[in-house]
Amino acid sequence: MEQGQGYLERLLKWAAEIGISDSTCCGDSCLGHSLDVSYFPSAGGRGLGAARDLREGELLLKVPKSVLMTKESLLLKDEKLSLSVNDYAHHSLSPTQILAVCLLYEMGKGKISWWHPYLMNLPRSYDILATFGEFEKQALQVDDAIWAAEKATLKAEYEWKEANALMKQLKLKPQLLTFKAWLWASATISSRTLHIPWDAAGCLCPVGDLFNYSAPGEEPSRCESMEHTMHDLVNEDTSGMADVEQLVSDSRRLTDGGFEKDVDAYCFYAKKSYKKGEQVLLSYGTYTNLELLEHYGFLLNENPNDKVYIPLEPEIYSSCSWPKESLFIHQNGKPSFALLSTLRLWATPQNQRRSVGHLVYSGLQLSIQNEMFILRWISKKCTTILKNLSTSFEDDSLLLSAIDKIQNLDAPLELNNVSSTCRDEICAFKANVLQKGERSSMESKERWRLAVEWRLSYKKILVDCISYCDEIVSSLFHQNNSSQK
Ligand SMILES: C[S@@+](CC[C@H](N)C(=O)[O-])C[C@H]1O[C@@H](n2cnc3c(N)ncnc32)[C@H](O)[C@@H]1O
Repeated sequence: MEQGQGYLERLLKWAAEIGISDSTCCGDSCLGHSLDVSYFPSAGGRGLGAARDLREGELLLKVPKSVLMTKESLLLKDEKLSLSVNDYAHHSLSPTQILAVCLLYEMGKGKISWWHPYLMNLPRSYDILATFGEFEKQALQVDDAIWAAEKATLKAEYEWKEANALMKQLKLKPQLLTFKAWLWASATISSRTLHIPWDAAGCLCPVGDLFNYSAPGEEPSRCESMEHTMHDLVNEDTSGMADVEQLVSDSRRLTDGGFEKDVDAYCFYAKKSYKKGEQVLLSYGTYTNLELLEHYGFLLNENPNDKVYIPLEPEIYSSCSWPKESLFIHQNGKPSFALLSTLRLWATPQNQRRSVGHLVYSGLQLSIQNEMFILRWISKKCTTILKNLSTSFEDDSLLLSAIDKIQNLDAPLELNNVSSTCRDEICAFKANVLQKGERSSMESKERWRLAVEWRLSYKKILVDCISYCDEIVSSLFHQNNSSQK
């Protein structure tokens, strides 16, 4: 921890020297005016907190283009790397593969790398799906998720093999040539790069990559909080007028971060107002929990963008023209607009579908009977999916608390309360990692935990959907009965 603190201090000192700043006025420290590095145990660990009260839309951090780590900036500083990478034989490698090779090459330089203070602060390991072993993949339970994990590992393996010739030409140290090292480099790129217009691989952004994530859609409406801030400022005194103008211009900004050509820097803005000490979050994009796991190695307890796809019969898909991706259940358990419309039409006799098409596409119910039929159908479908999984939602909740209590594998395991299937899973985990060292067994534990957490969030959506459908069916039933009396 102390060593980590030392690395962090070096990073911040170096960052100030190379022009990274969270302040528009000059100073010799990179952070402290708007942001501080802090630890947020329940939302991403190390991250950036507000060093003072921050206003929505305010500029928080500026990172000059010259210090962004990209293929271009790495090649500029190293002739050998530049010659090898520009060799036409490697042109089939993707921009991400090239950046991964460059990153490993830079790591191999150790202390003499210009980026050393930055590289020393990168995580030592990651939990993205591609790093999941067989045990952790199976713990996801749901076929689509297991398949996504298998595909991620296969893709990483394929890309590693393709990049091997270039890595050998660069004479990387043996430990940097391994698949493990490749996974580390690709996970660094996947979970930390930011979009830039001139390189599809994106850039690694010192200090800017310390922002943790919050899902878009979580912040209060921009207009609502703008109104409050404007009201506060105008009521302060007339010196607030300049701030008001600034605020109006800030409010036009739609993103919380991006490369700005006119200042030749990556700029980060507050996407909402923060109180001093609160964690300042960035929205990397709109992701489901499985996608967060795949690209970033974490997931959110309450992810407004999470969704569950339920398998539908071919004739259901063909009864409507909605794209397949739009037929899902929302994180709150409600079926999507397109799923409801599709089922309403499918449940209508074929010869009447044409006449009700306009009602269906406007999202209207067709009749109480039609609505009760499709909601019962969804509820039954969700129940069947849940029954076919080897553990229940309740089992997984208890298993998750049991996993949290595993400190080391020699201590007696907490097997009370958990179901016999989960007990078997705990024993299988122990058997699976017993061969590995203590460090990797704790890494496996974290990945296993993420897999269980993911399947739990998946099941919660189905459980909530069943309650939602059953509640509406019951109210429609009463409505129907009272209208017949
Ligand atoms: C760009 S980095 C953010 C800084 C990172 N916490 C660090 O210490 O370097 C992205 C990584 O932070 C973690 N992370 C970000 N937001 C998170 C959140 N809301 N919950 C859990 N982990 C999060 C994930 O490991 C993710 O891959």
